[in-house]
Amino acid sequence: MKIALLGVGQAGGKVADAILDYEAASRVDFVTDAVAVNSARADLLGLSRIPVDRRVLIGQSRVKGHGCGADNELGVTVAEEDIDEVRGAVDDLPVHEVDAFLVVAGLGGGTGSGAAPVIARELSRLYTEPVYGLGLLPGSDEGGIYTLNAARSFQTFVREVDNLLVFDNDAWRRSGESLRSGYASINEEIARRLGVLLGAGEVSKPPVPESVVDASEIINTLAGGGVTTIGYANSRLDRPARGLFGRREPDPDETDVVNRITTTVRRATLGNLTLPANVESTERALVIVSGPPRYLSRKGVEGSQRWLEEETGTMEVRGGDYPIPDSDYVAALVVLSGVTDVPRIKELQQIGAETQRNLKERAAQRPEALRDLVWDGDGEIDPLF
Ligand SMILES: Nc1nc2c(ncn2[C@@H]2O[C@H](COP(=O)(O)OP(=O)(O)OP(=O)(O)O)[C@@H](O)[C@H]2O)c(=O)[nH]1
Repeated sequence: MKIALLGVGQAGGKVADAILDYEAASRVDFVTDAVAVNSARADLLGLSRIPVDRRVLIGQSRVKGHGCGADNELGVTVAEEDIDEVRGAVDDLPVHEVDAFLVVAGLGGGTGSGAAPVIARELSRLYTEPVYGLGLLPGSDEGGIYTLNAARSFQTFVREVDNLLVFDNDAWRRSGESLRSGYASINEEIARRLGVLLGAGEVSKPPVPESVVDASEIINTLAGGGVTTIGYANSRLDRPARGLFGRREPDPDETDVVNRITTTVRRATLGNLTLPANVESTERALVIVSGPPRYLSRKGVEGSQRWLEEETGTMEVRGGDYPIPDSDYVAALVVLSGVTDVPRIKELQQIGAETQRNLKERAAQRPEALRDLVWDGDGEIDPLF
């Protein structure tokens, strides 16, 4: 599936860069073009893969290139005011080659959190291709404002995109490690998962997949909107060293091949999801199994689809394979789309509402600050727009 990638804010730009790194290493083209949008000049300069002429600085007249300082209403304002600049960069993209847009942002800060939903709304207005979001949730130790930002942005972003893929930074922090020091490995993990998903149908050289995951399979899985979480697991193969003269790798036992696939799919589904969710609340699913062709099997993929149907309670489970001849792994990617039972989102909304209440109480002592607050008085969090 070919995408146009838009990284918004600092985290959005860095994750977009990581996806481009993955694409370059995998030698499969799935990003047609990439654009970075930010209100902080230094963050745009810090990017490595996104071409310089595709980096758009917004909000210069208001924040002078210094970012939105975790104020996501300001993020909305600067994106709305400078939407022509963003539109100009997207107009230059070969949109006729694109199957979908992907807008990536950290939802806890100011620029990405506020601007990403504005940009998604504009893309949906202008183009017929689906617009997907990839939202990164803040760590629980980043404070109430980040949580409130994320809760508000989440509500708006999910409404403005055709589907919101979510990655919870909090669930991915390694124990004893600060979130900040873990960003590089977290970004690689996000890139790997998206790379397998988007690259699977773009294999143009032999060996071609037995069962291709083309763009329409992905689009149909994500159709209907809501929130998507992605699972991934791999299993290392004990393959003989390559390059040994005249030695052909023996064919593996078929039962072992099928068992390895079904076990890996189970681990992908029940292990580390990008956003922990109750699997039974899934509406549609997609499973992709990658690895060297002789370790792939239609029977294995179909068996895994049946298992996923039982586990999720939905009959809409698609599947396919992604041959990677040089790989030393069999890997499984499981896309769970339309999940509704997500404890982290509930928690985000509760903490966000509490933070909003505290801000209101404090602002009541300083009436002039009230106008900056969105507060409907019933404890609910308002969307950003
Ligand atoms: N996964 C991941 N999350 C990040 C990264 N950098 C920042 N974040 C998260 O993103 C949120 C902050 O968003 P940023 O993208 O830094 O902020 P911004 O959108 O540029 O907004 P302002 O700086 O306020 O203008 C926090 O919750 C961080 O934990 C990163 O490289 N990877």
